[in-house]
Amino acid sequence: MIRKHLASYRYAMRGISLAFRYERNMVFHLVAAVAVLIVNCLLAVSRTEWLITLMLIGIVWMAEIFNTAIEKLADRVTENPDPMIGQAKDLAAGAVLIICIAAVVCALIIYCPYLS
Ligand SMILES: Nc1ncnc2c1ncn2[C@@H]1O[C@H](COP(=O)(O)OP(=O)(O)OP(=O)(O)O)[C@@H](O)[C@H]1O
Repeated sequence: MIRKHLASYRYAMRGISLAFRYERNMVFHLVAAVAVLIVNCLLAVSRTEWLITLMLIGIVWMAEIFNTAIEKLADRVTENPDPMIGQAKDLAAGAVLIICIAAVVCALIIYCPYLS
């Protein structure tokens, strides 16, 4: 029982490393996340602002990993041009874009008052 539970953590960690291998945007998200952590420290943002930025980092990474999973599944269905596969991939990419835009807007709202 516990061994199975621990194995599922191992599989999940493998999923994260696969995302870094297959999805070049993951490196960008990693750099952005580190930059956010550094800026948070430099500006000494509040506890609530830390919570918001950490949650947004998690949601962006989650969306990107789901996007990569959908791309993998779609490529397994067919790598030939197919309108439904194209739409599925575009939808998944759209989900990532939405949360990235939201994260940038939240970052501006949080950081601008410290800089003005
Ligand atoms: N089999 C297909 N049939 C039709 N359109 C496709 C197909 N595969 C990819 N596309 C189109 O090309 C776009 C890019 O697909 P691709 O699999 O190369 O993702 P990507 O460039 O790696 O995306 P990301 O940057 O999110 O990783 C898709 O969003 C889709 O519009």
